[in-house]
Amino acid sequence: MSQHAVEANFDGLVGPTHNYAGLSWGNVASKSNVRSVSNPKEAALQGLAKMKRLADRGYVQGVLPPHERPHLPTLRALGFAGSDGDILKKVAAEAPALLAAVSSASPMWTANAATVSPSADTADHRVHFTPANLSAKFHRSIEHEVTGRALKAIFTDESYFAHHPALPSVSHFGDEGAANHTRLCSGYGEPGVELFVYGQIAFNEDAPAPVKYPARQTLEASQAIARLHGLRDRNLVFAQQNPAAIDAGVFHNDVIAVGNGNTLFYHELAFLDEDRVLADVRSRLSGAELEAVRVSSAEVPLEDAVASYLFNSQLLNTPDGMLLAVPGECREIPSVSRYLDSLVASGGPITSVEVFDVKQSMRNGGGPACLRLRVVLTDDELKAINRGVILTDQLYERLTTWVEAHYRDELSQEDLGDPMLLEEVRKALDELTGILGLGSIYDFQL
Ligand SMILES: NCCC[C@H](NC(=O)CCC(=O)O)C(=O)O
Repeated sequence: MSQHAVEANFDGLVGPTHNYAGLSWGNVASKSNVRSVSNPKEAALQGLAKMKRLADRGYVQGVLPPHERPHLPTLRALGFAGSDGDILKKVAAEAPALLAAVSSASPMWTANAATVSPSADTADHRVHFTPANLSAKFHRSIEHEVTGRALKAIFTDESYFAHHPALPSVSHFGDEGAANHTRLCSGYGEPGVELFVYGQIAFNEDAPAPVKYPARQTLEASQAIARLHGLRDRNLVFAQQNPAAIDAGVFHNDVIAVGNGNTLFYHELAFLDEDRVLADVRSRLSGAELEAVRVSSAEVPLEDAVASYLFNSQLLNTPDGMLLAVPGECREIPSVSRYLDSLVASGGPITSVEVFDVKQSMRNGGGPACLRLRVVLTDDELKAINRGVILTDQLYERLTTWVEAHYRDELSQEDLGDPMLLEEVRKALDELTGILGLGSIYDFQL
């Protein structure tokens, strides 16, 4: 028995320490903007403006909070001791790379926060959440604990929501969350096909794998999540990402493909075995025909797809088709801009394109799709969540005022050891959990 359901988007609010530290080998933008001066205030306001525009269009829009950074508990676990001020001074002098890693505002990219399976797909008919261990990058591997707390503070009712801990934090179970997970369905409330895309098989050294950049997601991790979430074979497809795409800078599948409803929008170099992926999805999708919108290299070369983040767009239902919410960079690259015009004119499922400016995040390799976690919720489930995080006009105003009050408009690597910054962050976050009605989720609050 299916129920009416909607897709809610939970965007990561950009944290006050947003900076460019070049932490992500394999992510071209992160490496090429290393040590530029960031503007955390602008970054947060750009994110909020995106959320507001989508909320104004009637989409259910939620907010996930930033994390405490620099993360002193991690530094203490690594042997730094003394007062917070002593530790910051010492780590800034002795291990600036470590300071940068524990200062990243990377939790903003909530497509990596967790994998979420809607209740229509799971064996116990609850919505299942598994925070991603993000074990491929140290600065991201410290996210999952607080992410889990935030998700539990929002999706509280255990009769509707099931929360799993992150998978073991080792490369064999490297998991990057929803960025490597797309759900196709005839309607959000109907059982869907969950497409898990992995970069590498950990326990088979002979299997194809990228040679230059790391594969961050393993098949074994994807399979473990499918088991934990109680997904059955008829809801499930595992597909290997094309290793050549990873080596060209496609560090997550959501840099080269996005799905919504019955539509999969992807580049021809996205998958290792494109025909099998499409056949597997087609044979499992019920109640609708798969619409495969395939972009060829002749139309958009792979490097233009990576530079523009064409596929890191949000694909959203509209009353008369689907909207592709693209980053501004897509209109700056001629092949991509031309392609977008032809896409809308083609009479296919994607009927409109809108541009969103998220440049501050883009310079670290995060487009519109990286900034949101999709959670399909039935009407009853939506009623059961902690409503304090749903973006209304009032919440938008409050958060904008909060950002204006607490965020700096310039941050360089040298600023990360400033003890004032830590104080500003904690003050801001303490106020934020009050605004969002989350209770205590940060280590400094516990
Ligand atoms: N889904 C988009 C994730 C982008 C993220 N970038 C970063 O962490 C870069 C941070 C820095 O370099 O300062 C990553 O690669 O995981």
